Amino acid sequence: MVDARLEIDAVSKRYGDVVALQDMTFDVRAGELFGFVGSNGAGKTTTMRIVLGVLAADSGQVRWDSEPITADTRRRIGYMPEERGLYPKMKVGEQLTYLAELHGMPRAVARAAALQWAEQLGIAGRFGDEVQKLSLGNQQRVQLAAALVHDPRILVLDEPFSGLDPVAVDVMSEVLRRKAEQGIPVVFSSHQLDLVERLCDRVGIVRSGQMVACGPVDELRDTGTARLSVLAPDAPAGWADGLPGVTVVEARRGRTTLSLATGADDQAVLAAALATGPVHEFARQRPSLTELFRNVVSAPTAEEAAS
Ligand SMILES: Nc1ncnc2c1ncn2[C@@H]1O[C@H](COP(=O)(O)OP(=O)(O)OP(=O)(O)O)[C@@H](O)[C@H]1O
Repeated sequence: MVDARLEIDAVSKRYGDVVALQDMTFDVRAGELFGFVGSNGAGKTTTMRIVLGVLAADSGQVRWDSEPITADTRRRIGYMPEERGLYPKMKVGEQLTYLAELHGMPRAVARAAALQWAEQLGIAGRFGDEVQKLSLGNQQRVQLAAALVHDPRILVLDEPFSGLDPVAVDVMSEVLRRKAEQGIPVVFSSHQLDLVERLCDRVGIVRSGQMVACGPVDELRDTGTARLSVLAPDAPAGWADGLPGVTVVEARRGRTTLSLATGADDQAVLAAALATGPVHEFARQRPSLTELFRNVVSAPTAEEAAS
């Protein structure tokens, strides 16, 4: 079993005047699924291209198994590029076999691997068809098979789930989960945050070329602003006004949603609610990854806050 981390350490990259990455730092541990999320243009694709070596960093380092990544280790990465890179006129089976051979597999082994992945991804029936004759979702399955066919030690996937139907999402999720269980670091970018929340061991949220939040989804959700939902049917309007650190977000039909500043006393809220009559529900709600993401990407940057 492989046990090696992929480390992205203080990687910076500019395109002319545009700062695409500024000290981007995170690691993807062996055996984990890491979700890489951020707004359009935040720097995800640039980071992945640098990991793969198709783009050079201005500074910083990418390491695998504690060693700077080399051309040789890069050959062991399974990569799914955002701009998809299949030959449209080549047949699915020929294409997958060819890609596996490029990575050094003998032809018979390459063909067996191509067939095995086509079967696992539900495209074996299209093995003899030209890629361009497949639907976009099925082309995407071929693209994933292309990333996997040479038995990679690291998986780096740029938006592998975009445009897939729910069944294909399940197939792809299962494959990625199984790869992670084999001890492979798996990192993928996605804008489908509910999927990332469900699937990933850890997530990293990127903003303007920097990692601004990183950790297990559950831990990140605990760091967000806490909310309370209180169902107190007899409570008059304004019952929670003036409670220290408490802001009313919404009040409708006896249910009040409150946001609590760090350190605010939820038991004081409960006491205030009980003072109005019966309390049928009193629940702490944690933000979803989507809410967390919105907060993180719309919060002022350290520089903006200081000015
Ligand atoms: N070849 C390029 N030349 C100039 N600027 C570029 C180039 N590629 C990317 N950029 C810029 O670098 C920044 C990061 O882009 P990148 O594609 O890495 O973001 P992303 O997070 O992958 O975005 P998306 O979610 O839209 O795919 C953006 O400001 C983008 O405009």
